[in-house]
Amino acid sequence: MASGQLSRAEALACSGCRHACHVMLYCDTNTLLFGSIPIRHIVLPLLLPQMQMRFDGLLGFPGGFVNLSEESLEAGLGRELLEELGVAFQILEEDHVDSCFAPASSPASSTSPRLITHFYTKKMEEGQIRAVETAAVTTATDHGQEVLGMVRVPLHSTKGGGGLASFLSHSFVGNARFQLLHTLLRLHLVAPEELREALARSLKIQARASEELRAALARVEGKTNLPHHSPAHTGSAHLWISIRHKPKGFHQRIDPTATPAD
Ligand SMILES: O=c1[nH]cnc2c1ncn2[C@@H]1O[C@H](COP(=O)(O)OP(=O)(O)O)[C@@H](O)[C@H]1O
Repeated sequence: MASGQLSRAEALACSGCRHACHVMLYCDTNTLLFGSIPIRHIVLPLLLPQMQMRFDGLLGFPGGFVNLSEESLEAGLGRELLEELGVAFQILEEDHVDSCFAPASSPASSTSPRLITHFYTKKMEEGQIRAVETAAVTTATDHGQEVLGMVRVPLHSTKGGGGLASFLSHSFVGNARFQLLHTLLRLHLVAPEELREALARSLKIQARASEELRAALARVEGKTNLPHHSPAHTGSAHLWISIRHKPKGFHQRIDPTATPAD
């Protein structure tokens, strides 16, 4: 068993531990991206694989803390999914994949008692996944608060090295990236060689992102020495960010105050 991993029985026997459950929803699809690239599987980690963008800016799967004195792992996960996705799910014990101690870097693991994360996967029909995506932005009580939006995990690779590699280079909560990688392999959604290549590209993407962040920081630090913008412009939002799936972005930055040097 990998380090930190526990059997379900061992995890449940840890009376002093906190427990959190998360699920990856996914389905097969015949849809083609731009009419040519096979999307193959839609994964909802919240996922999606579908995942979700959380309130803290990290990617994670839908789910949350479960109180074992009041509910089972699966009932607690179902309750969290209703809040986050706006859909009542019946999560079964057979959907359980693994349990493990949260890594020290997890938001909740620095505080005692220790946190155990339980991971589940659930295969659905494409129509059901689409209904979840709709409910997540219409009826889910957590939308716009704890959850900022559902995200489909791109499993394809584009010629420029984007797709899965770009997705994996984002920041994930706790061991969510490991859960995603492990599941992609276990369910044969991505071949090991493809995953190895995507991870190698992700490292290069991250190195480029570090350089861009350093340059952005230097620019912002330089600006803090300049006179302030006029009050009419402070606090207004000029930046739209879209997670792109097209070779050319279709959301434009529109800033009426921008000078060519901005
Ligand atoms: O997708 C995930 N995979 C693994 N661990 C996660 C994931 N999302 C959150 N966690 C961990 O579980 C803890 C509780 O999860 P979450 O923040 O979803 O709970 P909540 O919705 O009940 O507030 C988090 O503090 C984090 O350490």
